[in-house]
Amino acid sequence: MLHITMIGSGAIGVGVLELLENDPQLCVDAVIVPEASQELVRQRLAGFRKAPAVLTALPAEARPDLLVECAGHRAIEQHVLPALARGIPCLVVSVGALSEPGLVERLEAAAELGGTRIELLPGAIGGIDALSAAKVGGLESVLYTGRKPARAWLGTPGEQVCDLEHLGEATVIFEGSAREAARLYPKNANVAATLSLAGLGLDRTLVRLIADPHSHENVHQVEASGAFGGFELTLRGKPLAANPKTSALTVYSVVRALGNHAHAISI
Ligand SMILES: NC(=O)C1=CN([C@@H]2O[C@H](COP(=O)(O)OP(=O)(O)OC[C@H]3O[C@@H](n4cnc5c(N)ncnc54)[C@H](OP(=O)(O)O)[C@@H]3O)[C@@H](O)[C@H]2O)C=CC1
Ligand SMILES: O=C([O-])CC(=O)C(=O)O
Repeated sequence: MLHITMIGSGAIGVGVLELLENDPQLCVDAVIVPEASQELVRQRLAGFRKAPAVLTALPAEARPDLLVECAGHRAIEQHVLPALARGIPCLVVSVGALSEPGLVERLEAAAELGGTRIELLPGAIGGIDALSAAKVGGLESVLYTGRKPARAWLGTPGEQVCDLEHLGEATVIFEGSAREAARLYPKNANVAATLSLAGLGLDRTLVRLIADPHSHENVHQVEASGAFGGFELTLRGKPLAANPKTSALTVYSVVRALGNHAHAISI
């Protein structure tokens, strides 16, 4: 049985807990959330058969087998860095945070200090294995196109490009490097950052973001070419009801990764 501590208990966290309820090999003993939402989360999780403890930080004596982050960018600084330095293996879903200059190096240093590893999860996107393998032979180009329902871009600089509430047709709201996409659209930067880290890096990975009033899905497209040949991927992700900015595949990606740590065969 693997003992897991989870950071965050929002759309992804609760989705993961629901799927792990009856898993005999994986047990989430505790969730870490901000103090202000501790009581609400306790109530939210009270109905679970294996309700985890709700904490605001990892206790000094705690030694979970795995720490899985499903929270947000600040949680990496607050909880993941210190846990790595203490030797606790970490799985991270807020990969967009790693576009902040210097954070990758700090995570590497903390993991080396603790003699452990950090695993970046594919989340809402697929094909990361192929892209990262293709990089070994040499990549020439990677273009990522992210298409979401127009309203999913409310609260982003997309609001200055077009009237998202009354959009008649699909509109490109951003074109540029993954680095610039992460700066301007930090809450939608996970897929672009993951593709960049696996492939050509933040400056050479090209990103196009589209607001589509006719779409009810988060559509991720990747076109890559290099010495290996080429691939085109279209992933039509169903949004989570609890947070339409997040694709359901992200929850399954976390469950898959945790299962791979517990089961005899990993795939
Ligand atoms: N890699 C990928 O493909 C994807 C990654 N993501 C990323 O996953 C993360 C979670 O997404 P989602 O579940 O939809 O988000 P939600 O907003 O639904 O949930 C986030 C949860 O994390 C908690 N939280 C926020 N900051 C901290 C912190 N510093 N320490 C502890 N807990 C914290 C929140 O608490 P409170 O309510 O109090 O703020 C809440 O419980 C986001 O960073 C998102 O960008 C999302 C989709 C795809
Ligand atoms: O589709 C998703 O779940 C999230 C997404 O686009 C991103 O964060 O890059």
